[in-house]
Amino acid sequence: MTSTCDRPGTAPVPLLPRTGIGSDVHAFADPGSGTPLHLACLEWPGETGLSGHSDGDVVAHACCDALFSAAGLGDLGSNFGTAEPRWRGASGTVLLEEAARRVREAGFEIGNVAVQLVGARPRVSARAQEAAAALSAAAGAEVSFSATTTDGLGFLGRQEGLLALATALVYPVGRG
Ligand SMILES: Nc1ccn([C@@H]2O[C@H](COP(=O)(O)O)[C@@H](O)[C@H]2O)c(=O)n1
Ligand SMILES: C[C@@]1(CO)OP(=O)(O)OP(=O)(O)OC[C@H]1O
Repeated sequence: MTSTCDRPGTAPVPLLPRTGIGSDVHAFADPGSGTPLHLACLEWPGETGLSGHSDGDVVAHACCDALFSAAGLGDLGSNFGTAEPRWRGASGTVLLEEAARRVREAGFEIGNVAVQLVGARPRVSARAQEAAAALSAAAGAEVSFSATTTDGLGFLGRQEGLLALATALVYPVGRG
């Protein structure tokens, strides 16, 4: 994998930053199951949780996906396979910390990540800054967090689950 645009007969251009994209969807668990909701590396008391092999944190997962995409390291599933017991119940914080570590281990630094939650509940605006801070702490880089709804349309409007979309910017770290 190269990050330069070397053309024959020309001087190599500086190593370029790279962008990535990620997304994740999880269905809500049965409201009677008592599954807690973990979202954006935070707990949301009194809200219905998301089902999944891990804690189902779609916001953290989308950030991981975007980071792996930017660094050319595959995606969430290829890095944190559901066949691996160590990821069962894993928190979004643990997965995002590990994703950021793998990106850095691959020779990149993280510029920033932007993630948007799409869904009607929970209402997150009152905790948006707290969420951004928790995500940023896990990534060790700036993560911006926003939210929107689908105006009642589709599976998200029917509150069957939640979607998160993310982009990431990474840049190669020069060696020596
Ligand atoms: N789960 C959500 C979704 C949205 N918000 C806030 O509501 C604002 C309006 O949402 P739209 O669907 O009209 O984009 C949005 O800007 C968010 O601040 C929220 O708190 N929780
Ligand atoms: C996160 C992993 C691993 O626990 O499982 P899930 O919690 O089901 O989440 P998903 O978005 O399906 O990504 C696959 C796996 O990497």
